Amino acid sequence: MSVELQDVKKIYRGSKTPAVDGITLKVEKGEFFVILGPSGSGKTTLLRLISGLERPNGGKIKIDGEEVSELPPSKRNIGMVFQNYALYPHKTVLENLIMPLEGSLGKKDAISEAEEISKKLGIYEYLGKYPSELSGGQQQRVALARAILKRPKVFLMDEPLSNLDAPLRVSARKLIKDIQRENGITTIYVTHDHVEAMAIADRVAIMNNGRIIQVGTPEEVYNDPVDEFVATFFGNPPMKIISGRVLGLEGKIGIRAEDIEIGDGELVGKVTDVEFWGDRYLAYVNLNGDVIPVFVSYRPKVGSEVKIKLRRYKRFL
Ligand SMILES: Nc1ncnc2c1ncn2[C@@H]1O[C@H](COP(=O)(O)OP(=O)(O)OP(=O)(O)O)[C@@H](O)[C@H]1O
Repeated sequence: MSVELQDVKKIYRGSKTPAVDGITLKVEKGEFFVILGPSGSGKTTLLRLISGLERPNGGKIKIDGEEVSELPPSKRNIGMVFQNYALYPHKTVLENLIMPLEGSLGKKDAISEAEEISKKLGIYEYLGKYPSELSGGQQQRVALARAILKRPKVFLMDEPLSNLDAPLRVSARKLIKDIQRENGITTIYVTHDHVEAMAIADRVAIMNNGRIIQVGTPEEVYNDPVDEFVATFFGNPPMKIISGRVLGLEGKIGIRAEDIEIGDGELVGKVTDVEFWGDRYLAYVNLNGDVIPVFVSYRPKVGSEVKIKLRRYKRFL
């Protein structure tokens, strides 16, 4: 199912500034769409509006072409995983998982599906426990399993992996993506983690102050950010913005760490620090007072002078 927003607005009562400020957007059927933005940019509010947990002050929300703005959450065929897990506290993990399935599948099949997904998410051993006996990350995985088992037409996920540590985060996001792809579930996924966004998105929207600043594939947003905000928010490390004067240009230029070559070139800088990144090093080079991150294949000496060539840069006026 597609999800469409037309000039959607939300101003919370007592607030002067809108949390969501006139958003127009179409998420296509089967698409994995990521919303990325800093804290307070309106990401959660946007998801709550789509789910029906909040009512917009203006605009239209359509699911599969039909306006749903007046429909309650239960009528929207949406599966949600939010930061707070909303599990039933007096039911075991297994009972929490099979509840949405029992009606359609019967108990035996519901249990076997719940067991299968629990194994994939590493929560099989907790099936007999109560939510209060689990850690935050374990509860989060139960909530995720429950949402997956419901097989919704649309998935809304708000930082569903925020409580997981790094290796589990990577495997859980792969599982989400696999299930999403296999079942063609339209997914809108909120995160403030740009690495996660780049890894899983078909398209990504960058939000700030209740507005969408740019929408595109991860490659488009990475290679061609529309402004300095997007340039410095997306990428690892973020694009470095410096005065164009170093190249004799007006305005500012943005440089990515992989677009600089050390060892040759007209510009001279001084290495101020070096980080080991596993497959390469990230050197910080002071160029006329600006410290620029540069990827290099060897560990340059801190304090040494290096020649620099800019292979590519983005101009901002
Ligand atoms: N229930 C509420 N009542 C009043 N203001 C709210 C409410 N919920 C959110 N806000 C405000 O709306 C704005 C957007 O908040 P929202 O939670 O949507 O942002 P976010 O991008 O999801 O942030 P985070 O990444 O920190 O979760 C913020 O300024 C926030 O303070």
